[in-house]
Amino acid sequence: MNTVGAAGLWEEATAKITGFMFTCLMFNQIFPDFLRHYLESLKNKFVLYFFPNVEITFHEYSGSKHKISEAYSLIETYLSSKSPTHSNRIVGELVKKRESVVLTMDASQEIVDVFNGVEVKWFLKVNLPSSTTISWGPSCDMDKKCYVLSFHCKDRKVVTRTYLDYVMGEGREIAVRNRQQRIYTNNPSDNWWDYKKNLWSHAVFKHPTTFKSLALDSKFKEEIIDDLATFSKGKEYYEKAGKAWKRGYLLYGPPGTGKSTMIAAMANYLSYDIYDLELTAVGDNTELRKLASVIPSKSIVVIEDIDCSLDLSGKRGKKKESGVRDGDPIVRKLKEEGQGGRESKVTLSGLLNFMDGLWSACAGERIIVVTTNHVEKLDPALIRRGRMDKHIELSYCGFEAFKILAKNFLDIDSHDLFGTIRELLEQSHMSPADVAESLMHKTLSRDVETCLQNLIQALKNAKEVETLEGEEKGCEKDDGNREDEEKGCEKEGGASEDEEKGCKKEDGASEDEEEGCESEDGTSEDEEGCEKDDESCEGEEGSKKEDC
Ligand SMILES: Nc1ncnc2c1ncn2[C@@H]1O[C@H](COP(=O)(O)OP(=O)(O)OP(=O)(O)O)[C@@H](O)[C@H]1O
Ligand SMILES: [Mg+2]
Repeated sequence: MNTVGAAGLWEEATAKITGFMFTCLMFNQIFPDFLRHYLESLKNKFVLYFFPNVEITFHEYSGSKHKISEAYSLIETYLSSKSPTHSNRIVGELVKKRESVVLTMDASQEIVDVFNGVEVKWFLKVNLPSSTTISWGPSCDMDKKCYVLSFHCKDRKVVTRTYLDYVMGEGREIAVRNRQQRIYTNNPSDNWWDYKKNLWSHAVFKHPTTFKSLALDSKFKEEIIDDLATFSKGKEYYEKAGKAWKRGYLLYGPPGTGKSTMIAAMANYLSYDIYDLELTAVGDNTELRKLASVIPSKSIVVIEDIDCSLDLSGKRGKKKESGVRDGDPIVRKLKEEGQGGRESKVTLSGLLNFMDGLWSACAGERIIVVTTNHVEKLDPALIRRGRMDKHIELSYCGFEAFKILAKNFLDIDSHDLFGTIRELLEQSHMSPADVAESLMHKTLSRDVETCLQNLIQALKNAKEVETLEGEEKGCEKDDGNREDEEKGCEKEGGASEDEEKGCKKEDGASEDEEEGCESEDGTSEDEEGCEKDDESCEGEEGSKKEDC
């Protein structure tokens, strides 16, 4: 009986399965494709009607098991800016640069975000081993973490086409802002193998200077800030114009006028890293190219005191016998002591390519800043627009710059002595560095009056020295005064050798040419009495060397 019953059940089941398969076959054959698709979409609509939410999952690890997915970390960074106000479980994290705690969502918590009127929900899912988990939230296949983005199906277009791009972009911006800034310097290539191919070594960059504390004329400051902002937001513009996304700044002026300080302010304003290129440590042009190729975007490449680094005033590709200027007393001393190290074979042409050649465009959003005390010594090719797009002259302290320093150091906006200081500043030349030094509190009593009196005294001294110097030369300080030039006077900040020789400092001085004076290079030949240096006369067209 039992055997008969079991056989009957088996037969019945077989008949049902066969019937179902037959129906499916008939369905596929009878209903044409378009009808089947229609029914399929009807089914989807039916499902969406009752379950209208769409979910997108971003796994922590996708592809490589060792590298966190970029999308995941950008979402994480983006969500760190959205405080999970309604959550009862929040994770606190110390962000180094901000030195404050940032609150983010904990596992299984939700953050609601609104974008252009569209509401979306973010959910952090952490998968525990499946045996111990009862999951009521959205599912996440991997045994790691994932973010699940949930939104209404009607907003699919907005979310997938605009919102996700926005999240990634914001994530990047926040990451840059939160990142600890670094300052890099190039390792001598002898050590490259030792540094495991680390061409650059770095330290944390923490400089307090901002454009606010920089003592500069406010209009001038605004202009520079504007220029930097336009550059940093100019990705599309540069692409459209077919130009590599980089910009060169030439900062020039007497010592202590704030060139290095401005670089710090620029880096802080843009949150870029600084790559301080020490040219004398670079062996040759190939090494220079290698160094250029690894500098990432969002960086400021700095070449300080470029006129002192190498002999870059000569003809492209040609150098004087020594790669390093003999006029540099430190280099000369090192050479004497046999510590001058290997000679750099970097040429002007190599440097021009570093700044402006194809290798310079390896990564976009790059700024190059060159500083010098003697702009007139540089080869015109080095500072032409396109290479050095913006030339910024930093000069002696004016009254407006003084007021900023007074605010920085003494926290005052006005004082009875300001009038006297204004007059003295107009009559003498003092760098902001010297003014700052006079204004600094030297005692714990922090007496404002004493500091201002210190400055007044320093300004009087400077004025006196300048007057004495003027009298000694028997000439007036007035710029461009031909009589003075003939008497052998030079404009302020000039080389003393030239003064002694009676050589005129600026371009195209025909008298000098006749006298055989060479351009003020600070080289020993100059000192020996206006010897004409043939090689230096081979300079590029328009180069000062041609004027000798
Ligand atoms: N414009 C400025 N605003 C605020 N501080 C300044 C300014 N210029 C100079 N200083 C102060 O003077 C000091 C020297 O300035 P900085 O090193 O920037 O001068 P520099 O132009 O780079 O000089 P050098 O040509 O000798 O390299 C800095 O510590 C800074 O505090
Ligand atoms: Mg400097």
